[in-house]
Amino acid sequence: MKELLETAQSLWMQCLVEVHDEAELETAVEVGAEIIGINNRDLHTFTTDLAVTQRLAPLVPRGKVLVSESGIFTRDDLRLLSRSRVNAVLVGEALVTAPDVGAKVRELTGQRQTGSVLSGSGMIRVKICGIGTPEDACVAAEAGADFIGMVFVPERHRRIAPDAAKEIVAAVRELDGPSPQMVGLFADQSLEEVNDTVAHCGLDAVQLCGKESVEYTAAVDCQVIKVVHVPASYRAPDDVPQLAERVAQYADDGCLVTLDRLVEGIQGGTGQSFNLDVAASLAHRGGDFLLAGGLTPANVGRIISAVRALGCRRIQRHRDPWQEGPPQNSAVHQQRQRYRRRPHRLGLAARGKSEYN
Ligand SMILES: O=C(O)c1ccccc1NCC(=O)[C@H](O)[C@H](O)COP(=O)(O)O
Repeated sequence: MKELLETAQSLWMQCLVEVHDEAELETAVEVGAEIIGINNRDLHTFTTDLAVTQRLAPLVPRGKVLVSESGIFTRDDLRLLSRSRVNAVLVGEALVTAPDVGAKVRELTGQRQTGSVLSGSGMIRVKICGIGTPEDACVAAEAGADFIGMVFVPERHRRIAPDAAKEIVAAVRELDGPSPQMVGLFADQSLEEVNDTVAHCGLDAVQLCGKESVEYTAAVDCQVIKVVHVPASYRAPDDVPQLAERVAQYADDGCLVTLDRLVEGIQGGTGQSFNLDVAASLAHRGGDFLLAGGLTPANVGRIISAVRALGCRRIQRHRDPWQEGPPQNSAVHQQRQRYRRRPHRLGLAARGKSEYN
C-alpha cells in the first residue's frame, strides 16, 4: 500500500484509502494515507450502517481528510455525519436509484431548485446571522440561506437562550425541502457550554468568534466555522502570507474559516469591513472561506465581483512567491496552473434579516 501511495504521489495524484474497521484504519494511518474513506458498507454482507463512521471517525488523526462512504440517503444522514467531523461523503445508491438525480443532489447538498443568484450556482454559500425567531429563520431558509446563525455570545443584544434556539432549529427542520445548516455563535466560552448547547439545540455547526485555539476547535462536537479577524490596516500582498498562515492553521484542521474585520473587544456584528484586496488575494490561492463584515444589500454584489475578479486577474498578471515550485512549463507546473484557475468557492456571511427588508 505504501508503494502504491508513493507512486500515486509521484504522479501528482491523491489516494482515497478505504477502511471498514479499526485494524484497517491503523494500517491506513501507518502507511501515511492523507485521505481516509470509512466505508459504511460491510463488503461481506453488503449491509450499511453509519455507526461505522461514528465509531471510527474519532480515531482518525486530526489533519487527515475524512470521507464517509455508502449508506447515505438523506440530509439527516449528512447531519449525523457532520457531527463526526466528516469532511466529505461518497454517495452512490441514493443517486443511482433517485428518479431525479439533480433534485436528489440538491436535497443532499441543501441547495434549492430556485435558489437566488448567490446560492443557485452552488459556488457561493450564504450565511444569515443573528436570527432570533422561528419566523425570521424560516424566511431566511426559504430565501435560500445555506447557514443560519444564532448568537450565544454573552452580553450581545442579539443573544438568544438555548430553548429559543431549539425552537428555531425545529421550525426550520419542519420546512419542506432541504434546510440550511443551523449554526450557534460563541466567543471564548467554555467547551462544556458550547457542546451542551450543540446537543440541546441540535445544532449542525458552531461559529467560534473569539481567540479559540486549534486544540479547542478540535474538541467541539460538531463542524466548526472559525472566525479569523483581519485588521483594517492589512494590505495585499504584504500582509497576506501572515493571514494565510493563520487561516491554514484552522482550515488544515477541518474548520471552515470566516474572515471578518478586527475591531478590538467586539467579536463580530460590527458592520465594518476590511481591505478586500486581501480577501481576493487569499481567494486566488484556492482558499475556501466565508467573507463577513459590513455586507449590505447595496454592496454585496459588488464585493462578490471584486473579490473574484481581483483574485483571477492576479493569477495571470503577477508571479506569486507563495506558489514558487516546479519550473515553468513542467507537467507539474501546468497541472497546478489548471487547478488554480478553477473558480473559487467563496461564502458570504451577512447579518440578520432586517438589512434585507
Ligand atoms: O452578530 C452578532 O451580533 C455577533 C455577536 C458576537 C459575535 C459575533 C457576531 N456576529 C458574527 C457574524 O457572523 C456577523 O455576521 C459578522 O461579524 C458580520 O457582521 P456585520 O459586519 O455586522 O455584517
